[in-house]
Amino acid sequence: MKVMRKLRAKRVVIKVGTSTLVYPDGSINLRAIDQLAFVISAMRHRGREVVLVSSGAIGVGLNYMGLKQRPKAIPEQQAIAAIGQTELISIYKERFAIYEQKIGQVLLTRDIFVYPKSHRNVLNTFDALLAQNVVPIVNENDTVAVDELDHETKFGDNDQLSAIVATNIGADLLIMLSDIDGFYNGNPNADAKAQLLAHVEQVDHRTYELAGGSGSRFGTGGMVTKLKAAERMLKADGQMILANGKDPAIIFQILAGEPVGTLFG
Ligand SMILES: Nc1ncnc2c1ncn2[C@@H]1O[C@H](COP(=O)(O)OP(=O)(O)O)[C@@H](O)[C@H]1O
Ligand SMILES: N[C@@H](CCC(=O)OP(=O)(O)O)C(=O)O
Repeated sequence: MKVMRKLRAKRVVIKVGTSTLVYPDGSINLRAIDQLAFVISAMRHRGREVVLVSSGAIGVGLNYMGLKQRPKAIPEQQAIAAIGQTELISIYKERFAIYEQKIGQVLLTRDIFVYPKSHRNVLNTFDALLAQNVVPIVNENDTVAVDELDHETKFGDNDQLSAIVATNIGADLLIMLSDIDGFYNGNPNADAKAQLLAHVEQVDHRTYELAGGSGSRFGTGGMVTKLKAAERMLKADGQMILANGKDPAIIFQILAGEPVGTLFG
């Protein structure tokens, strides 16, 4: 028998990774973007407040510039992100418009939340956008965010940014969509016997021992950054669900309480 989950989900943050938005061959997954626009618009119509944290600036920028490889130099990556972000947001704008849903672009760096004045400004902006039924679409401001150490292989970290946003705006639930069905008790890339965990009540050093890096060409954080996001949500009394974003309509199942993906909390 299926055990349905009880979730609080009045204010929800949804995070989508590059692997949900860009196919392995580098082309853009317009179907996924359209589905996201549909699901989020439907959620808004049912009175939920939704913030979308979307990666994909670099992935979309590479496709736009006809590049197969991510450049190694940081400024070149930043340039690709700047190019890709405009393209990404215009695709979102077009798709959301089909469902008569307005969007607003919010580019953030994590340190903004450390300074009381900028922190307050950011929260005011979210409040004003949500009060006007606009869906904020957040990405890291890749032009200024260069605090990650390993830029050859990764750039920014929207997993943690999504949890920082969620906890600061008092979201009940963070839905993290990735290219995997949930959190396994081992890295499924390395261990064929690894099993999906339906429920993780707390995140500690033993949980981190089960997490590995990214398995895809475009993904960056792997499971460690997702666990850090979950830990942050749990500390703030929120919940996080990690699920497969290949069909974003899975969000309807999640909100209905169906036991899909991994529930943290
Ligand atoms: N314990 C684990 N459970 C699930 N996936 C894991 C685990 N350890 C490592 N991974 C890898 O993390 C990947 C998801 O992270 P990532 O590629 O950064 O995705 P995204 O682009 O969605 O942020 C999975 O596809 C999988 O290869
Ligand atoms: N800010 C960058 C990517 C950051 C990121 O966290 O990527 P991902 O691991 O695909 O969620 C971009 O939009 O390309």
